[in-house]
Amino acid sequence: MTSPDRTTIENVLRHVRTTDGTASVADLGRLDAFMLRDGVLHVAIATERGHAPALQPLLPELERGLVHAVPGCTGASVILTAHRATPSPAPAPTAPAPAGGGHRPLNLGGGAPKPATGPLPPGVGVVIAVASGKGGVGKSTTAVNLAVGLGLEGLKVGLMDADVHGPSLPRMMGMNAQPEVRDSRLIPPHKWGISAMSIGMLVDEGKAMIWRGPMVMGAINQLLGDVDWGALDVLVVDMPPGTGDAQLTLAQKTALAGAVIVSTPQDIALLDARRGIAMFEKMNVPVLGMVENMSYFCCPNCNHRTELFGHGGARAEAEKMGVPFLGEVPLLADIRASADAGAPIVIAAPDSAAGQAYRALAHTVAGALRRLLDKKPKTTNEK
Ligand SMILES: Nc1ncnc2c1ncn2[C@@H]1O[C@H](COP(=O)(O)OP(=O)(O)OP(=O)(O)O)[C@@H](O)[C@H]1O
Repeated sequence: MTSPDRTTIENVLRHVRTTDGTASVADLGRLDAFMLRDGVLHVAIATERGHAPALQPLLPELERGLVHAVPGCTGASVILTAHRATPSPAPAPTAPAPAGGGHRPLNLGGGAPKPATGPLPPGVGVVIAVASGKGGVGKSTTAVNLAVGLGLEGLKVGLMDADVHGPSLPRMMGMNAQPEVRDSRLIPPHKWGISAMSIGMLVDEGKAMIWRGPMVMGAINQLLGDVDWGALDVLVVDMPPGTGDAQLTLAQKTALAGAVIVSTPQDIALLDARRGIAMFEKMNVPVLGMVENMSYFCCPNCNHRTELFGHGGARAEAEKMGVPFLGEVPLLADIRASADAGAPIVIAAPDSAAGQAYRALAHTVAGALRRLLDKKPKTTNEK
């Protein structure tokens, strides 16, 4: 991998100008981060929110200019990371003083949660994270089905895909449309009863996978600051897998009211899940509980249950760590097929074993959220 020359890139930024010629990209923004991998130059440009509408139409010309000017570059992908000048402070959920040490599961039996840090996006009641210590355990699948399931429970739900390295939300939700821009803010598209936003709606799913730290954080900042979520009861954040810097920063920057940890039953995944729980505990984010995904295989022909990975590990681990166990989801080809087809299983087959497992999860979490939001259950989805 060659490192492109910063000056060359900045020169291109100076040469591409608005149609009236009054300003160049360099006048309106600043080169934030870049990397060249497999011939594709990924560039993040930091700008003020007010300049984003003028910059956005210049990106195709800028990308062509970069391909032309940067040696070894056969394609370019530029994103704008527009930051809000003054983050809007919002009241964090009220909570009692933490009692003693150990984990602080969100009080599923009632009572108030621990306060979360960081500002809440305007209009959003609470933010919860779906996280896993390790990739590939079904975190995104759980986040999508939980979010849509919470919508079916009558809550107003937003889903933010912060898994910027592998944004799978557009595929799993069957969303191809780019978000609308209104007053320099991104309006999240609506599907299956919820609003959803992913970096995968702004760039190709494959392109974001190789971003480095600053670009990842730029993208996450944009998702947090520049999306107009409107009035939501809950924003579900699909966290990037793991317990590294991106996860820590994200958890610190967002007023997280709780986290759902997804794990498979294998020892290795549980070890990582434990790390995930410890990370949230360190940041005083209450752990809502743990979900065991791919818990057992249920033969679609004879309904025979096979416990491929020694089912039950997550429940035992949750008990050991003093966090609630939120349920188990079977390993089923239909879950993958429905995700690939863009219709979450809670919608595609709500009464299947998998659909019921996710609906039960959503019901439990909705109960906890309602207590947080101090709301009575609604009889209909009011979206
Ligand atoms: N219970 C399940 N049964 C069958 N397939 C599943 C199940 N859960 C997830 N999958 C499939 O496993 C794959 C990985 O799932 P998913 O993308 O949700 O994992 P992830 O933990 O978010 O991964 P990453 O962190 O790498 O983004 C997907 O193809 C998904 O459809």
